[in-house]
Parts: sequence; C-alpha cells; structure tokens
Amino acid sequence: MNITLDTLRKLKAGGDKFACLTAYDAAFAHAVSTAGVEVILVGDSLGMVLQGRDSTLPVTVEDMVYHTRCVARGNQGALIMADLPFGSYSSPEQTLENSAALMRAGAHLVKLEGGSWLCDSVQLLARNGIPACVHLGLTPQSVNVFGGFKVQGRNQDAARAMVEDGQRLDQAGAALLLLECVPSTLAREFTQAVSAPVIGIGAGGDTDGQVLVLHDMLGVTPGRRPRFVKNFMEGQSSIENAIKAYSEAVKSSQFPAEEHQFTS
Ligand SMILES: Nc1nc(=O)c2c([nH]1)NC[C@@H]1CN(c3ccc(C(=O)N[C@@H](CCC(=O)O)C(=O)O)cc3)CN21
Ligand SMILES: CC(C)C(=O)C(=O)O
Ligand SMILES: [Mg+2]
Repeated sequence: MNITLDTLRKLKAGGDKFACLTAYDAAFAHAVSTAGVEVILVGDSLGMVLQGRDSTLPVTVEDMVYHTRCVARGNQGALIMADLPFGSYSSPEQTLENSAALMRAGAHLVKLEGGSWLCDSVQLLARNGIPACVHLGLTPQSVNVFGGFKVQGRNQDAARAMVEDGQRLDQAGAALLLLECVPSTLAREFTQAVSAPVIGIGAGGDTDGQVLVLHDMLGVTPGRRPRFVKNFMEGQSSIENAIKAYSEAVKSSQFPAEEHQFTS
C-alpha cells in the first residue's frame, strides 16, 4: 500500500479522514507506516523534540536532510513530507534548491510555512516536480512575530485573510494545506473552501487529516502538553498499538474530541 497524493485526494472526496504523524528516524518511520498512518511528517519540531531547543528556528537544511534520509530508509509505503526549516525558503530560487535537497533525501513533498506570498514558490516547485504543502495559522517559525505559540485566526479579519490565502495557494497548485491552532469553525470553513486536502493540528475535527508530534502522543515529551495533544499510550501495551489507536481514532472521528479544540 504505497500512499500517494491521489490517495489523499480520493479520501477527501469520499469524506474519509487520514492520519499523519511525525517521525525523525528509521525505527519510528517503520512503526508509523506499518500502523496505517498515511503521511509521515519529518517535522522541524525535531529541533525541540530531539535537539532540546525552545523553538524550531535553529534547525538547518542539513539537519532536515539527515532525518529525511533516516525516515526514508525505515518507511513502508507512507507519503513522506519534509519541513523546509527557518530561513531556507526566502526566495523562489532558494526554495527550489533546498526543496530539491529534501527530495533527493527521500521526501515525496515539502512543507513550508506562510501565506499567499508563497504562491510563486509553490508554482515554481510544481513546475519542477516538487509537490508542496503550505502550513498556515500558528506557524512556529514565526513565534517571534506572534510573541508565543498562540492560537491564530480568532478575529474575523484574520480568519477571512486565512481562507483567502488558502484559496490563492490552492489555485497556485499547493498539493496539501495544513492548519495549526485555529478555531474549529474557521478550519471547517477553510477545508470546504479549497480543493486540496487539509491537515489539521489543534484545528478541530473537520479537516481532512490530522497530525500530531509522535513524541507528544506517546507521552514522552517533557513539560506541559498543548490542549490539542492526547496521550495514546494510555491503556496500550506497546508503541505499535498506541500508533494504531491514534490512526483508528482519527479515521473514526473519535479524535480530536471537544477538549482538544479551540474556539473563536
Ligand atoms: N513537541 C512538539 N509538539 C508540537 O505540537 C510542536 C512542537 N513540538 N514544536 C513546534 C510547534 C510548536 N507547537 C505548539 C507549542 C505550544 C502550543 C501551546 O501551548 N498552545 C496553547 C494555546 C495558547 C492560546 O490559547 O493561544 C495551548 O494551550 O495549547 C501550541 C503549539 C506545535 N509544534
Ligand atoms: C507540528 C507539525 C505540523 C510540524 O510542522 C512539525 O512537527 O514540525
Ligand atoms: Mg514544522
């Protein structure tokens, strides 16, 4: 079962949900891809989870290439999405060069954070055979602009701008869109307004897919956990079973529950 972007488009069209989890190495990539999770995200969250930094900003293209290679070796048929790290996509040319490095390392698509200003980059990537996911809402690489990891799109103007950005990026050929930490009502409107499949984290139950950081859902991330995280290790006897429980909870819309969502 090799998952492709077409698999995700068909799931969206049929109203079926799909699951995504981060993985940063071969062992977890194997576990995630054999548990029925469609998409593996090699997230720049590895800067916080693996490197112990307090933001994702110090992560380099070299770091992302290394972890993408590790994940590609363990993967059993999932779609591999790799994050472009902070400062690595400030022009279309730089975006193409760094995305090509991630694709050579084994990614099937790349993810970049931002809004409609990325349309030219998304188009250039598509013309060069690189599908792109654009991450909107709480974009952690802009934590210094937001002044913290705060819910986005809570006022009407910001919500409208986010939907319009999504539609422009959809038109520009974005393969996927990802919404982080936005009110569920906004995420529902956004998902219905675009043709590309939408993945959510802290965005409620009406996006087409869900993503969590693997270490968060296994309960091994130290410190306070964000509202949208559920510990799927609870009541499970193995990591493999916890990942299966997550995948099944997403597909049956049991996760996220009300308690994992934000309101406007
Ligand atoms: N381990 C880990 N998990 C993640 O989900 C994650 C990372 N790292 N690193 C990159 C970003 C940072 N993320 C975060 C981190 C904290 C909150 C958080 O504490 N949010 C508050 C909401 C605050 C508000 O109401 O505005 C919460 O209560 O969940 C959200 C996203 C998501 N990403
Ligand atoms: C939190 C997810 C969406 C991400 O971008 C990451 O893990 O880096
Ligand atoms: Mg990221």
